[in-house]
Amino acid sequence: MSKTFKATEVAEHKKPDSLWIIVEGDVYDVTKFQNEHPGGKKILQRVGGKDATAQFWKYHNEGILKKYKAQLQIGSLEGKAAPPPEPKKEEPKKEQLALDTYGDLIPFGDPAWYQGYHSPYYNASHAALRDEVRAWVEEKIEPHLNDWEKQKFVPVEIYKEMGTRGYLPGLLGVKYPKEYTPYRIASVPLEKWDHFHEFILTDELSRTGSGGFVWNMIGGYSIGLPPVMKFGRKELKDRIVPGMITGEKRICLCITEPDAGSDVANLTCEAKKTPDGKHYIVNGEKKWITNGIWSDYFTVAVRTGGPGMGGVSVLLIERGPGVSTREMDCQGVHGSGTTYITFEDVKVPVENLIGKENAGFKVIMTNFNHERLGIIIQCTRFSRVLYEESMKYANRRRTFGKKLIEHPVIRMKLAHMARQIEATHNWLENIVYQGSCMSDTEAMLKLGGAIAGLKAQSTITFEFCAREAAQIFGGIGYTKGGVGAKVERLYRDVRGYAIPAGSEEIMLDLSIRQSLKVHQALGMKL
Ligand code: HEM
Repeated sequence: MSKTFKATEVAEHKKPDSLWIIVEGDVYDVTKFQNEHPGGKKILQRVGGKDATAQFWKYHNEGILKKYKAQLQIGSLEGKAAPPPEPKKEEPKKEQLALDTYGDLIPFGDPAWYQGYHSPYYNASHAALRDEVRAWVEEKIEPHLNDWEKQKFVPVEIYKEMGTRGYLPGLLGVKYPKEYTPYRIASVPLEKWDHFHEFILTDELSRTGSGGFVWNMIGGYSIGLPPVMKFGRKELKDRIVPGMITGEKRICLCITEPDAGSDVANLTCEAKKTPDGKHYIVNGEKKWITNGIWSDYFTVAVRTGGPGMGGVSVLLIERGPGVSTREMDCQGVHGSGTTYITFEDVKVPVENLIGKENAGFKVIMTNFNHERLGIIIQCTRFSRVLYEESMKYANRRRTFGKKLIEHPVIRMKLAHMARQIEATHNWLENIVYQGSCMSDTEAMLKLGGAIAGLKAQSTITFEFCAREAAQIFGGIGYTKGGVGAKVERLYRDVRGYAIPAGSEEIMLDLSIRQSLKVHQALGMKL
């Protein structure tokens, strides 16, 4: 925006028939917009011709300014400080990177390594990916989230961009499968791709503070495709993986049934082999399946044998005759496409078996660790978003003649949020590091208990932060849209995280049972 105005020039446009305002040194012509302004036209007229920056931030978040800038900004105020030139960046050495600062620098508002603290885990390629994803999210996604939440949808072009930006292949908990996609991630050489890149990608997507958005992007894909990648036949992978990895086709994971959730061993969806041994005939129902409604492929846990886990297999089912999907209306994670699915006499070639027949347990359990880690990353960032929003609001809002942050009771809430977020994040980094040093099987056995405990820790922290943020925001956090939009939305998303992939109760119990088994094998002395 090249046009510049003097403050005195802007001041002349203070009447309804020509109404300009200044926000952050930029000049906006709100003459036409005043009639559609959700806050009313009079409130805009009262600040006509003036600097309304302080009033603006009282009622809006950054997304709103970004969304309307192109439409309403007509120039900038003369003498508006130009943004400081980007500091000349030398290729950072690993030790230097820890001292670089990034983001808004609200204490605990980002992971410690963003804020000038040392870390053994990250290098320059991690920082580059963080910058790339954050810029994309802030520009293309943040401004539209409230609308998408309302419409319970995310445009399919955004998902496709996850493919063309090369992000989808990096979300599978495996080495970057470059053979299946022509697209590349701009900021990271693929041979350097590791578990921490996947962590950062999920973490930065979660900064949207929208479970619905994150699950739309990765909720089906990052749990439905890994079993195929790890245990599927090569011919099957060569046929179906390229379409999914580029974002053209979609997949979901179907474990839960109307009558079997955390109790996976009792699932009843059955797959019977045809007498010629060439197909399975699948009959059964699956419920609460993320992304099911628009999926082309379904990674399905089915009963091929007797009762219990020993009779369970995993099949890749393709959308076709006998597969029906119906979208469910749930409390939160809007836009994630939670679905009820029926399989009625669906004919599936035996080549679509994932892993061995009746050995689905290993496939499902290996996958659970990856799924739970994804949930932990999301919940930890959501908790940070709630904390960050609360900290910003507490420094703006005044009650009883003081800013909220000046009330000890508010600082206490923020402190309890921060200590839980940091504890969860540090444990998470340790587990991701362990996973990057172990084989899949070793990680499944050794880390399963800790990951289960950490999943519970992350959802309990998320629930705590959602409650405390809602209390700090008061009525504004109870209202959709506006300054409290993220708080209101995340509050409704909490159960969508605390229940699936193993409820808190099951997770806590498993964390001890599984860890005892592992430590017995390690030589534990009781
Ligand atoms: C570039 C200028 C502005 C734009 C594009 C704009 C846009 C909006 C939008 C989109 C909303 C609805 C928020 C939501 O539901 O998420 C809103 C609400 C509101 N705006 Fe503005 N606004 C502008 C300037 C201002 C100014 C200068 C003031 C105050 C002097 C103001 C006061 C309000 C109020 C009081 C609300 C209602 C907040 C609530 O529901 O709690 N707006 N505005």
